[in-house]
Amino acid sequence: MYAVKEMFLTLQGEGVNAGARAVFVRFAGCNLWSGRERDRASAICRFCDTDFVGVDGLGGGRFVDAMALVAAVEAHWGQGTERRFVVLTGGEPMLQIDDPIVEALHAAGFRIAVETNGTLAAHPGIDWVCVSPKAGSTVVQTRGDELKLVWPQAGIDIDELESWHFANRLIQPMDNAAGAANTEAAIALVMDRPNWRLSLQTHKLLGLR
Ligand SMILES: C[S@@+](CC[C@H](N)C(=O)[O-])C[C@H]1O[C@@H](n2cnc3c(N)ncnc32)[C@H](O)[C@@H]1O
Ligand SMILES: Nc1nc2[nH]cc(C(=O)O)c2c(=O)[nH]1
Ligand code: SF4
Ligand SMILES: [Mg+2]
Repeated sequence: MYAVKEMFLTLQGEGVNAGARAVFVRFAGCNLWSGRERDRASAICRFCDTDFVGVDGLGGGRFVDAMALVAAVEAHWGQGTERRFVVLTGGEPMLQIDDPIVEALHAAGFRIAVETNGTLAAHPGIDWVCVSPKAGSTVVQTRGDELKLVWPQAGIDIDELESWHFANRLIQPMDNAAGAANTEAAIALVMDRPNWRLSLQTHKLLGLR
């Protein structure tokens, strides 16, 4: 049984794959925050922009097995088997991703990306691993395709992150009341460190989901 908050077809808004057509599966639940506002100030991750509590969102629900989940992903993709692309996110998707999900998505022809906080090992079958580290957590997934650091975050050692093994390093401005200043700080960091690139949440700029 898998608990999914919502499922939707959109464009990947963030990171190296920004602009790609993708089905998003937002798994319910996270290990760094309960998702309840009253717990936010005491959570490990306090800046989350996402509601991942429950299974009541559009396209969400409880899926009895991987076949049921993948049937829903295929229905959201619609016609065509070319360039099938699914982004597994949450919440923390690695709490629920298992062999049957990865095998069934691959059998249906999907390239699989994951958005994870890196505190749990990513499933080895995933095709694109994006890790977004959170200050105060212990990251075990220190390699992958994309390291996406939300900025600014007190308590992050950028030099340490640069010793990890990622093909791409991205800085993403934190979306909060200080959004404009955060974008300035992110730009300044990239100007200072050319081995990082700017990632904008383009879906928010475009009004997409
Ligand atoms: C909601 S998280 C879900 C996946 C996973 N739990 C994680 O943190 O990577 C999806 C992405 O949004 C980023 N994110 C969350 N809140 C944000 C915010 N306020 N501003 C910018 N990015 C944010 C996360 O760092 C992560 O890269
Ligand atoms: N369009 C779109 N792109 C995204 N990239 C990462 C997202 C996420 O919440 O994990 C996200 C999202 O929620 N929407
Ligand atoms: S780890 Fe990801 S889903 Fe969990 S609270 Fe932080 S940003 Fe949100
Ligand atoms: Mg999001």
